[in-house]
Amino acid sequence: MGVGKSTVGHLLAERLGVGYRDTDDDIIAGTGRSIAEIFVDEGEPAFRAIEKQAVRTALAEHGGVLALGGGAILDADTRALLAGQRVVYLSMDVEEAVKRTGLNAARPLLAVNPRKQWRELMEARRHLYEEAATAVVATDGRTPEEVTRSVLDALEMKTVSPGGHPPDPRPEDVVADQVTRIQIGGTAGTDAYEVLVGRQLLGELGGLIGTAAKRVAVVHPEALAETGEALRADLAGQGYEAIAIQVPNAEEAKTAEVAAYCWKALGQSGFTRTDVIVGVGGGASTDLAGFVAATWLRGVRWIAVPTTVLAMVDAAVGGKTGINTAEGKNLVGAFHPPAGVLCDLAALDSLQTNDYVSGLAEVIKAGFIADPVILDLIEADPQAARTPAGPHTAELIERSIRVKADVVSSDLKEAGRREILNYGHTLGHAIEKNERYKWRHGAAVSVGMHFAAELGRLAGRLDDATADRHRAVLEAVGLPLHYRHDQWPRLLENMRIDKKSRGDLLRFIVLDGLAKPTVLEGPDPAVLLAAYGEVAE
Ligand SMILES: NC(=O)c1ccc[n+]([C@@H]2O[C@H](COP(=O)([O-])OP(=O)(O)OC[C@H]3O[C@@H](n4cnc5c(N)ncnc54)[C@H](O)[C@@H]3O)[C@@H](O)[C@H]2O)c1
Ligand SMILES: O=C(O)C(=O)C[C@@H](O)[C@H](O)[C@H](O)COP(=O)(O)O
Repeated sequence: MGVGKSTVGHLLAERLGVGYRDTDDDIIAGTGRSIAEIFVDEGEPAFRAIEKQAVRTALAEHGGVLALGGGAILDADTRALLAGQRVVYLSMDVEEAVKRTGLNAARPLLAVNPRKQWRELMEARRHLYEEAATAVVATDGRTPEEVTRSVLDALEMKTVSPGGHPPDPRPEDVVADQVTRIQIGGTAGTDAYEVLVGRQLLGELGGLIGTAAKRVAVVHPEALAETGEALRADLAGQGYEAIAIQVPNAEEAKTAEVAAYCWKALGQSGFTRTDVIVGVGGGASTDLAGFVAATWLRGVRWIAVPTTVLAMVDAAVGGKTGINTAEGKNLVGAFHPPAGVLCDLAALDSLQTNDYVSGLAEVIKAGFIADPVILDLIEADPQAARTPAGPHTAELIERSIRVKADVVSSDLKEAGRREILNYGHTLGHAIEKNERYKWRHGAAVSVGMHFAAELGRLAGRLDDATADRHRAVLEAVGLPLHYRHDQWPRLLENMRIDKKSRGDLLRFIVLDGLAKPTVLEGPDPAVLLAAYGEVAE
């Protein structure tokens, strides 16, 4: 556990030109549950039985590198299955192991008192690992690259680029040169930072973290457990004391309880003011990670690694961080800009379509409030815009980031202009709260933009063509336009605590025309109701 087997396994597979597979991933895909859930719900013996079957299937189907869970070796049948295979035991010193895994709730066997538990586990398992292993390779204090080389040497295996020459560049390496850098801030006393958009950007992380940091905490959602672990292992290989803090997926991460869990992890690892948090994931994860960074020791540096469209174009950019409370969305938070943002477009490939499309709501928002070329690009082929493989993905993301960068650089703390970024959010947040945060943020904002367009039209501000364009473009990419007709009183109540409200005065962002956002203060309640009538279903 935590030895870096997935990082080393991937490297090994790459060097050998074969595939990589992990039985833990197979179990998660096959059961639809996390390993921790199976442990908690059914206990270890039931999990081992599932695991044994997964190992058997994988060995029958797969001819490359296979990673096994740390406890697989405990099962005699599984050990028998490994006989005749080339088995590598990646070993690790106990102190190092505790540093790497002790605070990670995803590892079900190490939830409490990790040092003691680790010793006990190792006492029970070490001889089994050694008996099964064709080669034993120590990992302590070594980079994944070094470990991989030792594994290849130990197994005397040839890599795909014999003769010591570096492998031919893969297509991704060539694309890696095409990195767009967008600067934010640097005005009105704020620090400047860059948003990088491209591929294979994680090599930039070490430079952003810098040499003053001793410890790094990688905050990641459950869905990105492997990515979080790979990052952590990579940073550990660079000499940082790196821990991974796994948090729940989506809005469940944006709670005071999860923030407190992160503070505890930082406290237990001795995290100081020079240390750095890396927030990896969608907007919920980066909002939480940024908030934890803003509040720990009254503010430590953080770096955002957004992995959804929405987080790349909006959440991870601009320094708004926060969590929800029972009373409403993002009600507790801080303005705390990151030291840098790395938007690796490759991350988008694993997103579910709904999550990808949800992010388009904020892209479309940027189009309506500031950059209509965004709308033209989407309207040209809305189906293509729904996938990361679309021809304009990078351009749509970059244009949206530039809109946000321009606004927040002039008004970090939302004294005025920044409010335009809230277009569609007043009703959107009210819907999210009404749905107990089970709706995707982008879906709620889509309904909210439809409402804002109708409000603008009914208030005599917005022309019919631009108002109608909202419905057309949002619908074309598959975003929702409507919400329950009987919920207006509750939504109105929810909107009263919106951050744009002043006393009892409701305030909305509407358009005076395409790319002409403005504030509508205290609209006539009858106009509000009529606008909702257009949205209600
Ligand atoms: N701070 C801001 O300025 C700002 C701006 C816009 C939105 N937000 C916030 O962002 C949040 C919404 O963000 P979101 O739409 O990214 O949703 P999300 O963070 O909830 O992510 C959606 C789901 O995708 C998973 N995921 C993330 N990356 C993945 C990947 N590459 N592959 C597979 N799964 C992945 C997540 O774990 C989650 O389950 C909301 O809380 C919203 O309030 C903040
Ligand atoms: O960055 C901003 O400012 C925004 O308003 C961007 C919004 O898209 C985002 O959802 C933000 O979190 C909403 O902020 P809030 O202050 O209304 O919570």
